[in-house]
Amino acid sequence: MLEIRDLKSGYARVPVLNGVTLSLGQGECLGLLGRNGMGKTTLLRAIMGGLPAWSGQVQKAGQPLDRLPPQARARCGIGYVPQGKQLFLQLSVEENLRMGCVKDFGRTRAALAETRALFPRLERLFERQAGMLSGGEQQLLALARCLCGAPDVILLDEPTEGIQPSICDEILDVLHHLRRERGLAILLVEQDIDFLWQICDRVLTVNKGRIVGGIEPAAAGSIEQAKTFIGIEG
Ligand SMILES: Nc1ncnc2c1ncn2[C@@H]1O[C@H](COP(=O)(O)OP(=O)(O)OP(=O)(O)O)[C@@H](O)[C@H]1O
Repeated sequence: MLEIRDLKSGYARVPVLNGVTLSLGQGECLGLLGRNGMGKTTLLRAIMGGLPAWSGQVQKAGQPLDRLPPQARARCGIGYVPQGKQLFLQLSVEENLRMGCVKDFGRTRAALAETRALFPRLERLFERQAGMLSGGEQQLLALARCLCGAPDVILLDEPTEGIQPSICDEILDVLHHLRRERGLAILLVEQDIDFLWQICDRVLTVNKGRIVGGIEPAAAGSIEQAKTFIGIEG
């Protein structure tokens, strides 16, 4: 579904990604775990095309995306929910969702109906200005807006940051549902190990812009291994 080979990138002349290789299959959820500043957000930006790759390849279903700008990558079925959400805070919830349909406005009605079904908490907030939502509601909206583009791969950057457990559970429910029903593939950057362990098939460890290992959440002792890796006492 998504293949990244030896991807290198950075800011100005400072290297951040030092050759990342990974693959994500249909319906798979792959976690990326690492300490602050190790390049996880940079990797998602480079996959999405918001940051130019210096070398390496990004392919989706065998198609090279390297020369495509972010909007074209979105049209190829990649959705991105950046850290900080990047909502239009002056616009209503519904208007934000409509913006998420920009790839195909003909889908708007169906996408809004889907959002109502998947995110009951947002349904009663459709008329509200996005800037007036709580942080957790904004996170749900950011995810819902991304899904309005009908992606088959999504890149999620720290969806649980600063939000309450009940909303984390709602996000998990939606992600599980979409994997099961639509084969959605998910690349998830997250510091919350419990959250990662509830959804990921595999977790890759990231250090200094490289994938340095992998942890199987189903394996005995894996949580302790993860905590040791990011420097939390087990
Ligand atoms: N816009 C930018 N300009 C210059 N350097 C940047 C920029 N964004 C990030 N960096 C640097 O790139 C490195 C990797 O940052 P990145 O945000 O990818 O890390 P991260 O693993 O996602 O960390 P965090 O968990 O803190 O978000 C850091 O040293 C950071 O300071």
